[in-house]
Amino acid sequence: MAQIGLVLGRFHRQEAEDMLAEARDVAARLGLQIAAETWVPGSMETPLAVKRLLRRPEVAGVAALGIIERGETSHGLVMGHAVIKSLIDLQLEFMKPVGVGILGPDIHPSQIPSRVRPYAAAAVEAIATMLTE
Ligand SMILES: Nc1c(NC[C@H](O)[C@H](O)[C@H](O)CO)[nH]c(=O)[nH]c1=O
Ligand SMILES: CC(=O)[C@@H](O)COP(=O)(O)O
Repeated sequence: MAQIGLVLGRFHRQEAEDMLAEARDVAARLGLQIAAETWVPGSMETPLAVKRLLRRPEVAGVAALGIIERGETSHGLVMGHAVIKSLIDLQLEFMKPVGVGILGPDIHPSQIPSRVRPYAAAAVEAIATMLTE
């Protein structure tokens, strides 16, 4: 059974708890074992936590889960671009899949609830797909 890691942003704790529950369900359905669940303060810390997990030989892939909300400045947009680019770079560096279940950047609060579980599910499903193709 392949082992995966989850990295969760505490910046949106309640939604991230829902993402964690969905990720666990989907992983179980797809036959993936969760080797680690790592909480980080926010998306800015996600790439380092993902890299730490990818370095572990038994970890076949990692799902990054969180939300980058719409602020009053471009801070979130810059963070979103940088974080997602880092996650893609890590996939290529380690040749292991990183499922990106980060909502936003620039997401309005009204757009969040309907996306929480689908984004988490898609991140885990992407790992499973990339491990078999
Ligand atoms: N505003 C959001 C953040 N901000 C926190 C940063 O991610 C980081 O923890 C801080 O800058 C210290 O390094 N994080 C999110 O995940 N989502 C946001 O909307
Ligand atoms: C992305 C955010 O929600 C926050 O970190 C920054 O908000 P702001 O752009 O209002 O400073």
